[in-house]
Amino acid sequence: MSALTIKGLKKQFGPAEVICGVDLEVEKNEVHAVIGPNGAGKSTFFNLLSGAFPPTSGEIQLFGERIDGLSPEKIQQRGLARSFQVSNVFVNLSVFENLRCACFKQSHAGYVFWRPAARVREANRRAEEVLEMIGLQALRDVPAGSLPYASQRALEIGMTIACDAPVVLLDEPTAGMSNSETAQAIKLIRQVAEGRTLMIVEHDMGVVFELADRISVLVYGKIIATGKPEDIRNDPKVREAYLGEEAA
Ligand SMILES: Nc1ncnc2c1ncn2[C@@H]1O[C@H](COP(=O)(O)OP(=O)(O)OP(=O)(O)O)[C@@H](O)[C@H]1O
Repeated sequence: MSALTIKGLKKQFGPAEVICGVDLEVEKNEVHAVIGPNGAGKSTFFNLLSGAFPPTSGEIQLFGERIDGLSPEKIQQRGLARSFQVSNVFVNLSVFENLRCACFKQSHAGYVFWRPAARVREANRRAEEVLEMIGLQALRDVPAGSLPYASQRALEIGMTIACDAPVVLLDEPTAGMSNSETAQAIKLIRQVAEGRTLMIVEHDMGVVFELADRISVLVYGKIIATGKPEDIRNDPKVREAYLGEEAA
Protein backbone atom coordinates (compact mmCIF):
# COMPACT_ATOMS: atom_id res chain seq x y z
CA MET A 1 0.00 0.00 0.00
CA SER A 2 1.21 3.54 -0.75
CA ALA A 3 1.99 5.87 2.14
CA LEU A 4 0.12 8.69 0.42
CA THR A 5 -2.41 8.57 -2.38
CA ILE A 6 -3.39 11.94 -3.80
CA LYS A 7 -6.21 12.15 -6.31
CA GLY A 8 -7.45 15.17 -8.24
CA LEU A 9 -6.18 17.59 -5.58
CA LYS A 10 -7.08 21.23 -6.17
CA LYS A 11 -6.68 24.44 -4.18
CA GLN A 12 -8.07 27.81 -5.13
CA PHE A 13 -7.39 31.10 -3.37
CA GLY A 14 -10.24 33.29 -4.60
CA PRO A 15 -10.20 33.05 -8.38
CA ALA A 16 -6.61 31.76 -8.52
CA GLU A 17 -6.15 28.00 -8.81
CA VAL A 18 -2.79 27.27 -7.22
CA ILE A 19 -2.95 23.46 -7.14
CA CYS A 20 -4.63 22.29 -10.31
CA GLY A 21 -5.54 18.61 -10.05
CA VAL A 22 -2.56 16.76 -8.60
CA ASP A 23 -2.49 12.94 -8.73
CA LEU A 24 0.40 11.23 -6.97
CA GLU A 25 1.27 7.98 -5.19
CA VAL A 26 4.07 8.23 -2.63
CA GLU A 27 5.43 4.76 -1.87
CA LYS A 28 6.05 3.56 1.66
CA ASN A 29 9.63 4.33 2.83
CA GLU A 30 10.66 6.32 -0.25
CA VAL A 31 12.27 9.74 -0.18
CA HIS A 32 10.13 11.78 -2.55
CA ALA A 33 11.28 15.27 -3.48
CA VAL A 34 8.97 17.95 -4.85
CA ILE A 35 10.78 20.51 -6.96
CA GLY A 36 9.61 23.40 -9.09
CA PRO A 37 10.10 27.12 -9.74
CA ASN A 38 9.19 29.81 -7.20
CA GLY A 39 5.45 30.15 -6.82
CA ALA A 40 4.73 26.73 -8.39
CA GLY A 41 2.64 25.74 -5.37
CA LYS A 42 5.06 23.49 -3.45
CA SER A 43 4.37 24.97 0.01
CA THR A 44 0.66 25.08 -0.72
CA PHE A 45 0.83 21.39 -1.66
CA PHE A 46 2.48 20.60 1.70
CA ASN A 47 -0.08 22.78 3.47
CA LEU A 48 -2.85 20.69 1.93
CA LEU A 49 -1.19 17.39 2.87
CA SER A 50 -0.61 18.50 6.48
CA GLY A 51 -4.08 20.02 6.91
CA ALA A 52 -3.01 23.68 7.26
CA PHE A 53 -5.42 24.43 4.38
CA PRO A 54 -8.44 22.36 3.36
CA PRO A 55 -8.37 21.34 -0.32
CA THR A 56 -10.94 22.91 -2.64
CA SER A 57 -11.51 19.41 -4.05
CA GLY A 58 -9.81 16.04 -4.37
CA GLU A 59 -8.70 13.33 -2.05
CA ILE A 60 -5.68 12.63 0.18
CA GLN A 61 -5.23 9.16 1.66
CA LEU A 62 -2.65 8.28 4.31
CA PHE A 63 -2.08 4.52 4.28
CA GLY A 64 -5.43 4.10 2.56
CA GLU A 65 -7.47 6.32 4.90
CA ARG A 66 -8.84 9.72 3.89
CA ILE A 67 -7.21 12.62 5.75
CA ASP A 68 -8.30 15.58 3.58
CA GLY A 69 -10.34 18.04 5.60
CA LEU A 70 -8.93 16.86 8.97
CA SER A 71 -7.16 19.34 11.28
CA PRO A 72 -3.32 19.40 11.35
CA GLU A 73 -3.43 17.86 14.86
CA LYS A 74 -5.61 14.96 13.72
CA ILE A 75 -3.43 14.41 10.66
CA GLN A 76 -0.33 14.34 12.85
CA GLN A 77 -2.00 11.80 15.15
CA ARG A 78 -2.73 9.67 12.09
CA GLY A 79 1.02 9.65 11.34
CA LEU A 80 1.98 12.59 9.13
CA ALA A 81 4.28 15.27 10.59
CA ARG A 82 5.77 18.31 8.88
CA SER A 83 8.44 20.92 9.39
CA PHE A 84 8.22 24.49 8.17
CA GLN A 85 10.36 26.81 6.04
CA VAL A 86 10.39 29.30 8.89
CA SER A 87 11.81 28.09 12.15
CA ASN A 88 9.25 26.92 14.67
CA VAL A 89 11.36 26.50 17.83
CA PHE A 90 10.78 28.20 21.20
CA VAL A 91 13.80 30.50 21.34
CA ASN A 92 13.92 30.86 25.13
CA LEU A 93 13.71 27.15 25.87
CA SER A 94 16.75 24.92 25.81
CA VAL A 95 17.32 22.39 23.04
CA PHE A 96 16.26 19.57 25.36
CA GLU A 97 13.16 21.43 26.59
CA ASN A 98 12.08 22.08 23.01
CA LEU A 99 12.37 18.37 22.23
CA ARG A 100 10.62 17.41 25.47
CA CYS A 101 7.72 19.76 24.64
CA ALA A 102 7.38 18.26 21.16
CA CYS A 103 7.51 14.72 22.57
CA PHE A 104 5.13 15.51 25.43
CA LYS A 105 2.61 17.12 23.12
CA GLN A 106 2.68 14.01 20.99
CA SER A 107 2.45 11.53 23.82
CA HIS A 108 -0.51 13.52 25.17
CA ALA A 109 -2.22 13.50 21.82
CA GLY A 110 -1.51 9.88 21.03
CA TYR A 111 -1.76 8.07 24.34
CA VAL A 112 -4.42 9.73 26.45
CA PHE A 113 -4.77 6.62 28.58
CA TRP A 114 -1.26 7.05 29.97
CA ARG A 115 -0.89 8.33 33.50
CA PRO A 116 0.77 11.80 33.65
CA ALA A 117 3.98 10.52 35.30
CA ALA A 118 4.35 7.84 32.67
CA ARG A 119 3.78 10.43 29.95
CA VAL A 120 6.55 12.63 31.32
CA ARG A 121 8.90 9.65 31.57
CA GLU A 122 8.15 8.62 28.01
CA ALA A 123 8.59 12.21 26.72
CA ASN A 124 11.99 12.42 28.47
CA ARG A 125 13.08 9.09 27.04
CA ARG A 126 12.07 10.01 23.52
CA ALA A 127 13.63 13.51 23.82
CA GLU A 128 16.98 11.88 24.79
CA GLU A 129 16.70 9.55 21.81
CA VAL A 130 15.97 12.37 19.36
CA LEU A 131 18.69 14.60 20.89
CA GLU A 132 21.24 11.91 20.12
CA MET A 133 19.86 11.34 16.65
CA ILE A 134 20.18 15.01 15.69
CA GLY A 135 23.66 15.18 17.23
CA LEU A 136 23.01 18.13 19.55
CA GLN A 137 23.95 16.46 22.87
CA ALA A 138 26.72 19.03 23.50
CA LEU A 139 24.19 21.87 23.07
CA ARG A 140 21.47 20.23 25.14
CA ASP A 141 21.06 23.10 27.66
CA VAL A 142 21.64 26.01 25.29
CA PRO A 143 18.59 28.21 24.59
CA ALA A 144 17.36 27.35 21.11
CA GLY A 145 17.51 31.04 20.14
CA SER A 146 21.29 31.07 20.66
CA LEU A 147 21.98 28.08 18.44
CA PRO A 148 23.79 28.51 15.16
CA TYR A 149 21.30 28.52 12.29
CA ALA A 150 22.09 24.99 11.04
CA SER A 151 21.69 23.53 14.55
CA GLN A 152 18.35 25.31 14.87
CA ARG A 153 17.20 23.63 11.66
CA ALA A 154 18.44 20.26 12.97
CA LEU A 155 16.46 20.88 16.16
CA GLU A 156 13.42 21.64 14.08
CA ILE A 157 13.80 18.33 12.25
CA GLY A 158 14.13 16.65 15.64
CA MET A 159 10.90 18.28 16.84
CA THR A 160 9.17 17.14 13.67
CA ILE A 161 10.15 13.51 14.18
CA ALA A 162 9.57 13.61 17.95
CA CYS A 163 6.24 11.89 17.45
CA ASP A 164 7.91 9.15 15.42
CA ALA A 165 5.43 9.71 12.57
CA PRO A 166 5.84 7.20 9.72
CA VAL A 167 5.41 10.00 7.14
CA VAL A 168 7.43 13.22 7.43
CA LEU A 169 7.32 16.34 5.23
CA LEU A 170 10.35 18.63 5.30
CA ASP A 171 10.03 22.07 3.74
CA GLU A 172 13.37 23.37 2.46
CA PRO A 173 15.46 21.67 5.15
CA THR A 174 18.79 23.06 3.87
CA ALA A 175 17.68 26.60 2.94
CA GLY A 176 20.27 29.20 3.96
CA MET A 177 22.97 26.66 4.86
CA SER A 178 26.64 26.69 3.88
CA ASN A 179 28.07 23.73 1.93
CA SER A 180 29.41 22.01 5.04
CA GLU A 181 26.15 22.59 6.95
CA THR A 182 24.23 21.18 3.99
CA ALA A 183 26.42 18.06 4.00
CA GLN A 184 25.62 17.57 7.71
CA ALA A 185 21.91 18.12 7.07
CA ILE A 186 21.93 15.52 4.28
CA LYS A 187 23.39 12.99 6.74
CA LEU A 188 20.69 13.79 9.27
CA ILE A 189 17.91 13.60 6.69
CA ARG A 190 19.21 10.18 5.54
CA GLN A 191 19.01 9.00 9.13
CA VAL A 192 15.51 10.43 9.55
CA ALA A 193 14.44 8.67 6.36
CA GLU A 194 15.34 5.23 7.70
CA GLY A 195 12.12 3.29 8.12
CA ARG A 196 10.03 6.34 7.19
CA THR A 197 8.41 7.89 4.17
CA LEU A 198 9.88 11.30 3.55
CA MET A 199 8.71 14.09 1.29
CA ILE A 200 10.94 17.10 0.85
CA VAL A 201 10.52 20.42 -0.89
CA GLU A 202 13.99 21.63 -1.75
CA HIS A 203 15.54 24.18 -4.08
CA ASP A 204 19.09 22.83 -3.83
CA MET A 205 19.32 20.34 -6.70
CA GLY A 206 22.48 18.79 -5.22
CA VAL A 207 20.48 17.85 -2.12
CA VAL A 208 17.54 16.62 -4.17
CA PHE A 209 19.59 14.41 -6.48
CA GLU A 210 21.56 13.04 -3.54
CA LEU A 211 18.59 12.16 -1.34
CA ALA A 212 15.56 11.44 -3.47
CA ASP A 213 14.42 8.00 -4.62
CA ARG A 214 11.88 9.76 -6.83
CA ILE A 215 11.19 13.35 -7.76
CA SER A 216 7.99 15.12 -8.77
CA VAL A 217 8.21 18.36 -10.68
CA LEU A 218 5.49 20.88 -9.92
CA VAL A 219 4.97 23.74 -12.37
CA TYR A 220 2.03 26.16 -12.11
CA GLY A 221 0.21 23.79 -9.73
CA LYS A 222 0.53 20.72 -11.96
CA ILE A 223 2.92 17.78 -11.72
CA ILE A 224 4.60 17.66 -15.11
CA ALA A 225 6.79 14.64 -14.33
CA THR A 226 7.42 12.05 -11.60
CA GLY A 227 10.32 9.63 -11.76
CA LYS A 228 13.75 8.50 -10.64
CA PRO A 229 16.40 11.26 -10.45
CA GLU A 230 18.15 10.18 -13.67
CA ASP A 231 14.84 10.15 -15.57
CA ILE A 232 13.92 13.59 -14.27
CA ARG A 233 17.38 14.94 -15.09
CA ASN A 234 17.02 13.76 -18.68
CA ASP A 235 13.36 14.66 -19.20
CA PRO A 236 13.23 17.36 -21.89
CA LYS A 237 9.93 18.75 -20.50
CA VAL A 238 11.53 19.22 -17.09
CA ARG A 239 14.69 20.76 -18.49
CA GLU A 240 12.65 23.22 -20.49
CA ALA A 241 10.26 24.11 -17.66
CA TYR A 242 12.60 24.15 -14.72
CA LEU A 243 16.01 22.56 -14.51
CA GLY A 244 17.55 24.30 -17.51
CA GLU A 245 21.31 24.14 -17.31
CA GLU A 246 21.27 23.54 -13.54
CA ALA A 247 21.21 19.76 -13.95
CA ALA A 248 23.67 19.64 -16.84
N1 LIG B 1 -2.87 31.90 1.66
C1 LIG B 1 -2.77 32.28 0.38
N2 LIG B 1 -3.65 33.14 -0.17
C2 LIG B 1 -3.55 33.53 -1.47
N3 LIG B 1 -2.60 33.10 -2.31
C3 LIG B 1 -1.68 32.25 -1.82
C4 LIG B 1 -1.71 31.79 -0.46
N4 LIG B 1 -0.66 30.94 -0.28
C5 LIG B 1 -0.01 30.88 -1.46
N5 LIG B 1 -0.63 31.65 -2.38
C6 LIG B 1 -0.21 31.83 -3.79
O1 LIG B 1 -0.06 30.53 -4.34
C7 LIG B 1 1.04 30.50 -5.26
C8 LIG B 1 1.95 29.36 -4.88
O2 LIG B 1 2.63 29.69 -3.68
P1 LIG B 1 3.54 28.66 -2.88
O3 LIG B 1 4.12 29.38 -1.71
O4 LIG B 1 2.77 27.42 -2.62
O5 LIG B 1 4.67 28.35 -3.97
P2 LIG B 1 6.08 27.65 -3.79
O6 LIG B 1 6.25 26.75 -4.95
O7 LIG B 1 6.18 27.04 -2.43
O8 LIG B 1 7.07 28.88 -3.90
P3 LIG B 1 8.55 29.08 -3.26
O9 LIG B 1 9.44 28.11 -3.98
O10 LIG B 1 8.87 30.50 -3.62
O11 LIG B 1 8.47 28.83 -1.78
C9 LIG B 1 1.68 31.87 -5.21
O12 LIG B 1 1.23 32.60 -6.32
C10 LIG B 1 1.18 32.46 -3.91
O13 LIG B 1 1.07 33.85 -4.01
